[in-house]
Amino acid sequence: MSEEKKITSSSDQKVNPIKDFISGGAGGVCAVLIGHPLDTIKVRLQTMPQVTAGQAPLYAGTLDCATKIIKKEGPLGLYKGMAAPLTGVAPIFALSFFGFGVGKKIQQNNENEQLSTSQLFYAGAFAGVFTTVIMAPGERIKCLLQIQEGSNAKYKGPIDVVKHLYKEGGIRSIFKGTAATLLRDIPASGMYFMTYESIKKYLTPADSPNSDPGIFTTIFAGGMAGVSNWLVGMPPDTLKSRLQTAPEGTYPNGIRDVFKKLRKEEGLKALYRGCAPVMIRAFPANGACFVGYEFAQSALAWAFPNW
Ligand SMILES: CC(=O)O[C@H](CC(=O)[O-])C[N+](C)(C)C
Repeated sequence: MSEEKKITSSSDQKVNPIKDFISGGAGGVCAVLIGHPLDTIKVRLQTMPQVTAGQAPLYAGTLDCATKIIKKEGPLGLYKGMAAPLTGVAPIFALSFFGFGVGKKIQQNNENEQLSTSQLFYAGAFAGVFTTVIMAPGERIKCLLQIQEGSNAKYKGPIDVVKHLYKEGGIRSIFKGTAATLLRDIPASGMYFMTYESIKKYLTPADSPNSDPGIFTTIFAGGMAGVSNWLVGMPPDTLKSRLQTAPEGTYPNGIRDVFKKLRKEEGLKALYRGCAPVMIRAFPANGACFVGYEFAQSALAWAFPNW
């Protein structure tokens, strides 16, 4: 590979966690704009009230849930709770890509060393730990806002949620679901970055100008990264959403109690409830994320060629 290729291709250029931080933030904004409506449907399906035999569930599936939300709350109902992810997701993605950069750097023996597939997984898993401190409270606020309906709304917005939670149970209540978030994000984030880097490398022809993967490869590799993230992340995510939206005291032993109750009352397949909107969102949202990320990387390489 030529020296020029090493400098200009985002996967081959030297690892720079600060550039990753900025580009990851840009990617996060793109992901929220494209993916939030489907995230709302996912949380509604995951947390809808249980039904007894013979009773119809509140939502029959993804399409039914989307139709009912639009009918009852208008199209903006799908964008409910977006202020929190928009202000939260950009820093989370920024931190996540930064953590991935650091995770790669600490495994390299020299700055030009290419990492193996499993090393890319470890770097991604490391990024999963990095983001938890803002991911866990961010998810708690987002889920509580997403499950409220129309006139029964308990919270006015993200700040109001934080105030309520703090009053109810202090900092501990705001951080409820941290272990569940780690259980989700360590393997999911490992899969995410490993999948993106592997597919991108595989599909980028060696003779492509500047080793540029091209927009279609970026969308496909990013989309598949999102899908693999959720294939492993979905079961702990369901437990997390239930724990974080349950009234105080419902699950005294945390995620273990949520799991026991779910297995007993609904069976293990309930762990994948809400899977369709997650997967439908994951592909376009993460495809958009990596387009934003790669665009920002190229812009930074152009603006600061020696950085
Ligand atoms: C939970 C989450 O934000 O996952 C990201 C993928 C997605 O669909 O939003 C992955 N990552 C946190 C690694 C950026």
